[in-house]
Amino acid sequence: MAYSLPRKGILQSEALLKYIYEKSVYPREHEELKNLRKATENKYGNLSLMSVPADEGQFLSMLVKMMNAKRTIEIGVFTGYSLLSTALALPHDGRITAIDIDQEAYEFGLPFIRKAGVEHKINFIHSNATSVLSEMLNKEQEKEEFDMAFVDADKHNYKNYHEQLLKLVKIGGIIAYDNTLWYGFVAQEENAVPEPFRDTRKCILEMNDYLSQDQRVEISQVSIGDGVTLCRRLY
Ligand SMILES: C[S@@+](CC[C@H](N)C(=O)[O-])C[C@H]1O[C@@H](n2cnc3c(N)ncnc32)[C@H](O)[C@@H]1O
Repeated sequence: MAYSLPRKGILQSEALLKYIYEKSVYPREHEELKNLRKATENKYGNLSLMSVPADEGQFLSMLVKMMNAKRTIEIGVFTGYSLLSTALALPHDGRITAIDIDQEAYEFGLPFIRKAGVEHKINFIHSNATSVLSEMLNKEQEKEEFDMAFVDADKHNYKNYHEQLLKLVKIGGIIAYDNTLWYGFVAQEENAVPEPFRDTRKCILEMNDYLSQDQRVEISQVSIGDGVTLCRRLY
């Protein structure tokens, strides 16, 4: 089936999205975030759509600051747009553990992180996130505790990440899941969805059902970018 690549920011018209970017996002975007965004677009073409869009980066940054977060974890780094947004927002002694199976993409973004002066806040782990989280959970002593987690990786593992992160993020902390609107396909019938997007749509639908029933967290599904669901751990 022929289809045009969907865009993020599904609830806004093109014109409104352009207005938001031009009025309140691009003028305030950190220089190295801008450079990273453009370099990622040049190198990765359509794949650069994997990066969180700039308004979402701005939102994550605000969230980190409002929470006074000091220790955060990110699953799914790619070239590091969300990582750099978070690292810039953390205080000088803040730390972010960043996990990705793709070392090359992280290294592509690293010069921008260095230039922004925040490399010291980042602990990049080149590995499968499920195993890294399992190892963290197996540590009896010195178990890590995070104020916030941002998950933007393999969608079929979101439920597993949720169970693991609920034990690693402190009570009152936030776990944020990206792509929970999946380009708007969550609200469409399966046969109207281009074939390559169907499997992931199913995972996201299951995750959204799961979260809507999960009494351990309160949730807010924010229609920014491709949809971000914030889960605040209650107990
Ligand atoms: C959508 S991209 C992340 C985009 C990133 N947040 C940004 O703003 O640029 C998803 C990333 O998840 C990584 N990934 C997929 N499965 C993974 C896994 N099991 N463990 C760790 N990383 C994984 C991919 O390598 C990819 O870089």
